[in-house]
Amino acid sequence: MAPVKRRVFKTKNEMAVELAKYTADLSFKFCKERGIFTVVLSGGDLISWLWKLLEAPHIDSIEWSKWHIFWVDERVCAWDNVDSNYKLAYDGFLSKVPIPAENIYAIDNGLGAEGNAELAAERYEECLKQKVNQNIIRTYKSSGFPQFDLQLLGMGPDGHMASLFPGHDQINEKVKWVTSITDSPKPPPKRITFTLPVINCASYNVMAVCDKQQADSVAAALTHTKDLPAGRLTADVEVVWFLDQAAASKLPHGWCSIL
Ligand SMILES: O=C1O[C@H](COP(=O)(O)O)[C@@H](O)[C@H](O)[C@H]1O
Repeated sequence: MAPVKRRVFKTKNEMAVELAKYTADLSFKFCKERGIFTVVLSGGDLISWLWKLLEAPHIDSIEWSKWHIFWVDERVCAWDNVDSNYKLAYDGFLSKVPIPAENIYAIDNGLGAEGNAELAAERYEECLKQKVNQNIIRTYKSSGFPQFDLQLLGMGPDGHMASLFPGHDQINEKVKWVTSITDSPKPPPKRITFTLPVINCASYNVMAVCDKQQADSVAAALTHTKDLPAGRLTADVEVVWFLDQAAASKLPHGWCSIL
């Protein structure tokens, strides 16, 4: 089982600085080893914490042309909809770095606009399979699940990660790579999401969480006092929780020292 590490920072800015370093180091490692770096983004606050990658030294040293971008979950809507995780990432990050457009794998825009969640999930799974066949995505040992190099995840105050929500059946999916939900408790209701086996096959998983309103769920997920989707996060190599002081404030004493 991969170690679950916790890093706690005084402020979000300090967290963003270290998150950028962590990402840049892994980019260097995978670009050197395989000439490709597969990165999975989430929506929510995460994108706003990637700003440090847009500055020196990272903006100039990262081999952006080798990055391939996927989404751990997406809202079923068109790309230009305010709810779209693609739009969020594009406006806040992707439009500011020279990743080739053909290396960015968003949900099918037409199916998103139509609101066809089931088909959008199937199509996204087909897209992942195609990238496996093209040797862009690796597969995990003998299981055949896709293995991404780095996933950058977030958690909602209810303990959801990606679009896997507490008490919803999607968390139990064992076969599909991508599934759909049409009654998400957090709007919008229609979404697609990687399944737990796919999320947990990633080499490196980062869970970045800030603010006091997340503190109870951070503590419950990490101490396993409640069965929350985020509490089931693991990885092949390591999981690192990047937390600000407020989000870590309900963890048991001695669990985290502030960096
Ligand atoms: O709806 C979503 O929520 C989670 C958590 O978002 P946050 O705003 O609490 O950081 C996010 O990771 C996911 O991608 C998104 O679709």
